[in-house]
Amino acid sequence: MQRGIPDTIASNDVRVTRCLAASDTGSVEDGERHGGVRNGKGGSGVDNSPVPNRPSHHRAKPSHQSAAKSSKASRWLTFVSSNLPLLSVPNASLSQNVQTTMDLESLQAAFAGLPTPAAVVIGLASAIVGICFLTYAYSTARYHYLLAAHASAPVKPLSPPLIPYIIPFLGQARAFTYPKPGLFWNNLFSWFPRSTGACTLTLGGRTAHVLFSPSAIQAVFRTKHVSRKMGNFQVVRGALGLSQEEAIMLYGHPGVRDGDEDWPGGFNVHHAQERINMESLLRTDRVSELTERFVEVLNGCYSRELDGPGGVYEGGLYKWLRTHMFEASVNALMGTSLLEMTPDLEEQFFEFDKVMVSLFLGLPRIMNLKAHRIRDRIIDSFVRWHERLYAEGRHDPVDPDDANIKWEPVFGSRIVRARQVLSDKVGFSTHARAALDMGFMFGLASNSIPATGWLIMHILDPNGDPTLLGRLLKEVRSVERPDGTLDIAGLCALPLLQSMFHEMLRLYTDVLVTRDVHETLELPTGDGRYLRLEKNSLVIMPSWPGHRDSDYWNEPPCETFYAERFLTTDESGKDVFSATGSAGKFFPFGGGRNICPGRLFAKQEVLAGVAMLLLAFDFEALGFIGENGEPRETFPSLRKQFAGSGIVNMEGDVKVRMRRRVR
Ligand code: HEM
Repeated sequence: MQRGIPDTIASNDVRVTRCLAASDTGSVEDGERHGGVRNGKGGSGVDNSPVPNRPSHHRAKPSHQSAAKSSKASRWLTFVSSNLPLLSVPNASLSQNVQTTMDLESLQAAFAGLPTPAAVVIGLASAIVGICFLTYAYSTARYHYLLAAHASAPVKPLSPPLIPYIIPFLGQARAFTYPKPGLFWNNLFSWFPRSTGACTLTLGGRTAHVLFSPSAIQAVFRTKHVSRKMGNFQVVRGALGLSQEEAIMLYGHPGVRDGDEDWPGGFNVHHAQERINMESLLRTDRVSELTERFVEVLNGCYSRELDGPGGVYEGGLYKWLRTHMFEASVNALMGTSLLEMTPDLEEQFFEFDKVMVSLFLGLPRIMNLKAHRIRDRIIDSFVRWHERLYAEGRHDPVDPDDANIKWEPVFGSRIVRARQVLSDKVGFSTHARAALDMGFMFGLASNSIPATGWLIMHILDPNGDPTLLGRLLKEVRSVERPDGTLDIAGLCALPLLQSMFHEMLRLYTDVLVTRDVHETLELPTGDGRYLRLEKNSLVIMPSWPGHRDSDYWNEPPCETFYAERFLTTDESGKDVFSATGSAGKFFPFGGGRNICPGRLFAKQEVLAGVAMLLLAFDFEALGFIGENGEPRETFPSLRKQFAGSGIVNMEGDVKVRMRRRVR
């Protein structure tokens, strides 16, 4: 709590904490570097050790630098050799000799009796085991030290405890990237005291603070000293495959803080893109335009499938719905030309959806070949689309602000047309345009479609509340106009439907909201303590721990889908929707300045998709099925996915027989 503390004290404090932060990396190399400097300065260490029979040329110290080097090498070899007996090296006295003399030559002589490759392998293995042991010992000691500090009602803001780890650099990366939603958090909280409000992870060389404290999360969403620049940069580089140069054209140099960039001509491309998002996705009239088109196309899909004689569908409901939702949302936002030129776009997209997060993690191509191939395939489809539009002279977008043209077939909605105009202005290559269009499609389709699927699954769940469908239909019919269309604003305000939408988002959202910290932050934990996040650090706010906090969402237990969870009654006894009190515990769309700009459209799209389905069809649930249509006993489960994949996809489906509803 630096507030009110004189500058000098505050800056002293910063210095002390900075030292701590420097060792945050847990790097063994750091410790060695300091040791090396001490040895060099004091002239002690290798050269001053009382070694008998040392060859005379070793006594002459050529320079501090080489002394330090030889000291480092000797210490490494000592470390390696000290582990040799553990690995059954034949001559046990050998390693002892090496330890006492710290002499490179005698070490070489000692190793001379061993087959060289074996010695090298054993030496390396021992070094690795030793380094891992030291890393674990150091990070464990540091963890307990900070945990004790947190427990002792500190007056000073503290860094989150660093979770112990074994393998330097890698840290918790392996466990964190295990593809099972929620597993990492469940394991962590089985031993880590969540009351701390935060922890620090080491993820493949990067240190990331993780916040669970709702107060701290809200504080991050409120502050202006954070941005999502690095996260965005990594998405376009890692997941979308943009070149470094074009990623810089879009987001600026990765090392330069968001807002400080010296953009050519003063034109900040990223901020221009944010303005387009706000103009097109947050203005009520513009969102209504998108929903209108979406509803029209979806209605068309439903009629095409099930109108006419014998119009009965029997099969997996989500499979069926996914195809139509994909067509309707891509058509509404991106026009029809892309869908016409790429008939298997849906299949390509959902293949990409499965591997997108693994690409985001930035593994080299050779280690993630399949994912790269899947991405290349869909990007090629987008490239071909752009090339064909160029070849046919149709590539100039219709003015996004044209009062009369809300939608047109080539680029679709105003937002996608405005994005094309921006790409022209910046001069992006065809590949970059393709990658960015694909990124937009990902935002559009990867969350809303599974969200609609989960909602409809719970409504039709044969083992669920048998009164639910009837109550919901009654509600939805109250916003149906005489011509059969829906009043979308009214739909989005229905209490039970809203409560179910939020409950679905609570249970199935798995997002990692990330921010770069641009100024040192002191965040309240809500119990009188403050957490300190250093300038230039990375902070992650995972939705899973808050959305499934059993202390908060406890009636009924947090794993249960409870349609009425977000319902309360007003003074007149009427049901009303309420999410009061859930701030910082429930944030499916992120928060603050970078909150999802598509959230209004997403809600309209999901609720309209569900309502239209319920009004148009009669369903007979025939039981659950697996991925290949085989019967299964249980409700669809969470598909294996990396943490942070957004709305989790479902594994399994419900088999239905559906036909047009007769009224
Ligand atoms: C249930 C559906 C959806 C969920 C759960 C969701 C969730 C999110 C989240 C968590 C973020 C990051 C926010 C942050 O960092 O604070 C985000 C960003 C974004 N979303 Fe959504 N989203 C959904 C639907 C949509 C739709 C339908 C669109 C497009 C029409 C969309 C467009 C975007 C875009 C463009 C961004 C990036 C904004 C930026 O770079 O600043 N999203 N979304």
